[in-house]
Amino acid sequence: MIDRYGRPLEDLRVTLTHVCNFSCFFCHMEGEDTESMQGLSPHQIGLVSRVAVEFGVKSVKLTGGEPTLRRDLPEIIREIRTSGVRDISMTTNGFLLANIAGKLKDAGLDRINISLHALTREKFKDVTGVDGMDRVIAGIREAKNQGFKPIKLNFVLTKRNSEEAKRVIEFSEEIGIDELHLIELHPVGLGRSTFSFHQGMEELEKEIAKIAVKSEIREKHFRPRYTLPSGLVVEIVKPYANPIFCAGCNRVRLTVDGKLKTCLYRDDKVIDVMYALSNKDLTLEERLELIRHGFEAAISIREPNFKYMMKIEAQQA
Ligand SMILES: Nc1nc2c(ncn2[C@@H]2O[C@H](COP(=O)(O)OP(=O)(O)OP(=O)(O)O)[C@@H](O)[C@H]2O)c(=O)[nH]1
Ligand code: SF4
Ligand code: SF4
Repeated sequence: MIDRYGRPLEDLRVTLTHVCNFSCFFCHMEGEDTESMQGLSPHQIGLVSRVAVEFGVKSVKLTGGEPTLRRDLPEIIREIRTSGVRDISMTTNGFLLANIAGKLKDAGLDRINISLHALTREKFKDVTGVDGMDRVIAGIREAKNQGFKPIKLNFVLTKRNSEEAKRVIEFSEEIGIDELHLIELHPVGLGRSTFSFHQGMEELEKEIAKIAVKSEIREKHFRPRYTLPSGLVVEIVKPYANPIFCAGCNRVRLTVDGKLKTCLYRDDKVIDVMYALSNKDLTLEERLELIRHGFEAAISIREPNFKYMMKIEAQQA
């Protein structure tokens, strides 16, 4: 279903928990209020996915906090699978992945995005607060062994880790990663107070474009993508103050406390469906009908957050 700006709804981004075993200095916390930590049950998530599919959603992205901290993650994936979603993916810090990648594959997870913001131990710890680089690398390797495809790595570029970007590109090429996303820092969540570490992507993108054998624009968010001679695809993710990115936005978020949040940046563009998910007196059909109303309302209030070009200025921390 299309919103007032002609943007289809195709993707549901589900926050499974606000808890995380890392403490990255820029964490945007999916733009949510972190007071509510307890996530929705697999059944509740399955109900929302079922209705989402009716409205045109084809893919579900599982996020957090850290989604692998949910013990019932395989059950959540199975519930979503039965709702008819075609593509189920998860964004993770990778710390626990080596132990559970196989179980997630068996449950029906299609693909994984793993964050890797540094490839020197000290810098990794500086960014994430955890001395966990080796475990994350083991997680990436295990995801590959289990046959997840594509495997994407996420690298958030900041003034604190910019010298790590080339290492992460080389590493991705060496171990045969499909895609590397270079992401800019957002002034959302912790990123608001650490936005002084914002680093422009222009220089790096120019260097990448120079050696690329192919360049294209992805439909989702109109993100630029470059194929390097090694076959690695590097995608540039610059959502802040970028009306082109917002024009290609095809998603709604489901928050930990049962709200349909129509934009990462907006707390005023939210529809609460918790009543439909939690009231025990409702029949299944009544629940589904209320969630349908929720989606209709969410689509009617969806709008691009950035509509005009803005100059990015790093704020003082
Ligand atoms: N503002 C904004 N930023 C986004 C959005 N989607 C992704 N991002 C940024 O990109 C980061 C990484 O996104 P991922 O969770 O890996 O997923 P993705 O890149 O959207 O999805 P796929 O490439 O389809 O797997 C997020 O943490 C955000 O910083 C969006 O809709 N709006
Ligand atoms: S950015 Fe991701 S890994 Fe880092 S603290 Fe936030 S949720 Fe955890
Ligand atoms: S409207 Fe723009 S800022 Fe909001 S979620 Fe979509 S892409 Fe992100």
